[in-house]
Amino acid sequence: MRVGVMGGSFNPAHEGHLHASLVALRRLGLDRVVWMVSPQNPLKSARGMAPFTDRFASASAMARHPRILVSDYETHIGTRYTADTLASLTARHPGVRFVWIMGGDNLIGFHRWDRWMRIARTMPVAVVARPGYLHRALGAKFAIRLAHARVPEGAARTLPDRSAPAWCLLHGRLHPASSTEIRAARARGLA
Ligand SMILES: Nc1ncnc2c1ncn2[C@@H]1O[C@H](COP(=O)(O)OP(=O)(O)OP(=O)(O)O)[C@@H](O)[C@H]1O
Ligand SMILES: O=C(O)c1ccc[n+]([C@@H]2O[C@H](COP(=O)([O-])O)[C@@H](O)[C@H]2O)c1
Repeated sequence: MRVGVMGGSFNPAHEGHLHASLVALRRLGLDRVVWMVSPQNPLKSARGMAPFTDRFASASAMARHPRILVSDYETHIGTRYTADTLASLTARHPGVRFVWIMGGDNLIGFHRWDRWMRIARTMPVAVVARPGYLHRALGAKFAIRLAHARVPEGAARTLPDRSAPAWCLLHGRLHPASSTEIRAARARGLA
């Protein structure tokens, strides 16, 4: 079983999340993608963060695909830190080939995440390109420190079978949706 895990605030969920998951499902040959709704991103302000239940409901409504599941695992195990989550997941499911999925924007600040090198050593990472972030993503500390572990895009399908650290940048069609823009449009009364 090959499972992609995409953590997110989903404040709210949007078509960009669906796009990133479908790219990962197809390009990595995954069986499932799990949307892991974060109780609170440790690096984001709690101000303006909708309640967990609202964000979970938003993700559930958007995840309209038979291979995409929405999970409250982090609330369940009581952590906000991806390093804890991934350690717990791999310990509980030794037979599953996990991949961490994130957008290119998150690659840029990844070295500020708690125990980021440990995360990179826990499971392969798939980075889905996002409009406006490609250049900076390639200059990210993660990309430089782990340049030796980058898997060519043509071999993306092998990523789930590789030992970490291993990561791959998935280009292709980009999706412009963002939660920030949706919140801003709502504040202006447009959505
Ligand atoms: N349009 C998109 N293309 C590719 N990846 C995306 C896209 N939108 C979100 N993601 C990725 O999905 C994950 C969860 O994103 P998140 O819920 O924070 O949405 P967001 O639109 O980035 O929110 P915000 O604007 O509030 O920061 C992150 O890894 C993010 O990079
Ligand atoms: O563990 C950390 O230090 C950490 C720091 C920043 C972000 N994350 C995780 O990254 C995922 C994407 O976050 P977000 O807010 O960009 O959707 C989500 O699962 C967060 O919990 C995790």
